[in-house]
Amino acid sequence: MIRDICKDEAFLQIPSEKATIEDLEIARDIVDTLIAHQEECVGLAANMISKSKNIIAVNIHGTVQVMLNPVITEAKNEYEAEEGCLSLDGVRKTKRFKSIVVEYDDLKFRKKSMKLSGFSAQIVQHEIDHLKGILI
Ligand SMILES: CSCC[C@H](NC=O)C(=O)O
Repeated sequence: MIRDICKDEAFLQIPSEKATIEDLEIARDIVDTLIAHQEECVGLAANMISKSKNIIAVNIHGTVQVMLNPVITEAKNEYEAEEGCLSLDGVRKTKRFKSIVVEYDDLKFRKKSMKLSGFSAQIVQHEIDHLKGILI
């Protein structure tokens, strides 16, 4: 079960670092884990699988997207969401933004920017919070 792989590191803040070749192996682990648990999991942050790196993988409309060093640079239309977390029991209320722009490095270390809204934006906000040691 996915909850069994969520370690205590999910509660720790990860320092920001430049993306390196070793990040690619960690990204592979995160993607493999996400795909293996895709029935119960729509996103993972590196610290959830004990890797102290600023990396997330999110399932966006059925496609797994890896983001190295993701940063939200725009956020609009705050609302109260209800969401669950693999590291916690139950569902909780939390503030999210309906629409965001996230900047990140891709797997070829190219700077990317992606505009997201709705559930995809919610997942990215949730995973970036994990990297900051914030749980809903
Ligand atoms: C709505 S965001 C929920 C994200 C959660 N993954 C854990 O970080 C999951 O249920 O996959």
